This record gives sequence, structure tokens and C-alpha cells, in this order.
Amino acid sequence: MSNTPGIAITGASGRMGQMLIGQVFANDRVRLVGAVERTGHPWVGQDVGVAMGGAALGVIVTDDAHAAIAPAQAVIDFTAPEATLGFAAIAAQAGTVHVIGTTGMTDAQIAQLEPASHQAVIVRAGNMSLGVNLLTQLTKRVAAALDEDFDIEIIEAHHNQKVDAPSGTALMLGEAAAEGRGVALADVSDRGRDGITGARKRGDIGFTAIRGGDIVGEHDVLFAAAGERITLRHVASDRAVFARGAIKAALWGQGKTPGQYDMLDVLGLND
Ligand SMILES: NC(=O)C1=CN([C@@H]2O[C@H](COP(=O)(O)OP(=O)(O)OC[C@H]3O[C@@H](n4cnc5c(N)ncnc54)[C@H](O)[C@@H]3O)[C@@H](O)[C@H]2O)C=CC1
Ligand SMILES: O=C(O)C1=N[C@H](C(=O)O)C[C@H](O)C1
Repeated sequence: MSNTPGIAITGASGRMGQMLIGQVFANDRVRLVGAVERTGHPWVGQDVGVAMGGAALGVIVTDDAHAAIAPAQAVIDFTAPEATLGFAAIAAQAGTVHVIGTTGMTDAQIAQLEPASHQAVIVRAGNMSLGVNLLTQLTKRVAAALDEDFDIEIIEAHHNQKVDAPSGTALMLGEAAAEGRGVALADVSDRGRDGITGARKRGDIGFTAIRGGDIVGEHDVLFAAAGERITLRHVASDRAVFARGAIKAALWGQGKTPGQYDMLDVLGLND
């Protein structure tokens, strides 16, 4: 039996699913042991490598998440909120590390992860890249250094198939800015301006979402005051950065105490 952690990938046919399968297969510190798609998906029953248009990888895509997760030491999950809640219960039962990249979860859905985190390690982040996680720390510092004379705006841009807004990353950056300012994001968040909105409220943190073409993911944190502006920016041009972060999280989670963690824990960036 191999000591190399086995990884199951959910949402195998998705943009991130396919990227993850390629990255897991190319990484000799992990091995692919499972690939899950939703019931009725045309990939179910096919070898995942063949379904992706390449050589067979010896892993058949299944809609039976229990069967795919059972032999795995970690499940990497970039799917949709309801699906992720189901996978959390299965990973908890199996004691498998659950790396969650899925965004768009409501507060109530996030709270539903709590029971699973008593039985298994959950690493969840709206963005798994090193660059964005570093940017959250920079955002917190800059927000702490500046007063409310500086308006904070978060502008994100993504491809035209993205279904949630603001992005998970934008919300992470908003949380970081609010933390830096010593306020709760829920009290100052300004989303979806339209029509006669009135002047901007001092202290608010605003969000703008752009959707178009094949943009992988771009995030600006703007600090705008009278006479000067600072912009902190991250641009992702390759989804591999998210996949590599997720694999890092899957390896980091091995042997850790059950609980909920994020990428700052994985990357050692928590201050
Ligand atoms: N945290 C991070 O670093 C990143 C997070 N994301 C997030 O990951 C999620 C997926 O993004 P994409 O890959 O672009 O979306 P996508 O739509 O290309 O892929 C989602 C896949 O999940 C599958 N799926 C949905 N329900 C399922 C179920 N019950 N069982 C099995 N498979 C199921 C779909 O069939 C689809 O193949 C989104 O929430 C996105 O925001 C995306 C990139 C980076
Ligand atoms: O849906 C995407 O594509 C992405 N989603 C994540 C988010 O919501 O922030 C991360 C990345 O920006 C790509």
C-alpha cells in the first residue's frame, strides 16, 4: 500500500476539476484515487483522462461520492454550495481531509459545516493562491494604517460563467479590510449600487463585480482619499495557482486535529 496521500476530486469535469486532475497527476507527492461528477453527467462511467480528451488515468468518474472518497486521504472540492455540504458529511464520516474551494456559500451554509469539522479537517478558502492570501494580510495592514478619509472599494473581475457575486476572494478581502479597521464587514458592506443611491457613506466598504469573457480572476482593493489613491492588485492568469494551493492544503491537513482551517493556516501567514 502506498504512503502517498490519495486524492479524490469532486466536480471533475469543471474548470477547476480538470485543472486539479492535471495538477494532481503531475505531482508525485499525491495520487489521484477518485473523480466525482453529478448524477446524469456524461462523464460518469468514463475514465477521467479519456473524458478530458487524453490518455486513460485509471480512475473512473463516478456519481457515488461515498465510493470515491472512501479510499482517499483528502477530497478536493470546487463545486457548488449544496454539493459541498453533502461532501462535507461524507468526508467527516470517512475522516478524510476536505479542502473546500467552493464559493457563494451563505452564512447559514457555512454554519452547517461545523458538525463535520468535529470529525475531519476542513480547509476552506475563497481563494487558494499564495498571492491572494498574502494580499489579504497587506489589505488588513493598509486598512489599519489609514482612517476613514480613505474610502475602501473592492473591484473584482471574472469570466462570464461565474455564478456568484461578489467573489469569494472579494469577500475575503472585504473581511480583511474590515478587520484592519476594527469593524464588522456586515455593518459597513455596500453591495449592488443602482439608481439614486445617495452619496457614499463614510466608512463603508464597497464591492463591484465585473463579468466577461475568460477572465480567470482579478481583484483590486482601492483606498481612495481626497488627492491620492492606493490600489492593491492581484491578477490570476492561470487556474493552476488555485489547484496547487488546494493540493498544498490537502497535504498540510494530513494528521492535523479535526477543525476548520483556512489557507493562512496552510501557508503560515496568520499573524
Ligand atoms: N477557492 C479558490 O481558489 C477558487 C474557487 N473557485 C470556486 O470553485 C467553484 C467551481 O468553479 P468552476 O470549476 O469554475 O465551476 P464549474 O461550473 O466549471 O465546475 C463545477 C463542477 O461541479 C460539478 N458539480 C456540481 N454539483 C455537483 C454534485 N452534486 N456532485 C458532483 N459534481 C457536482 C458540476 O457538474 C461542474 O462540473 C466555484 O464556486 C468557484 O467560485 C474557483 C476557482 C478558485
Ligand atoms: O469562480 C472562479 O473562477 C473563481 N472563484 C473564486 C472566487 O470566487 O473568488 C476564486 C477565483 O477568483 C476564481
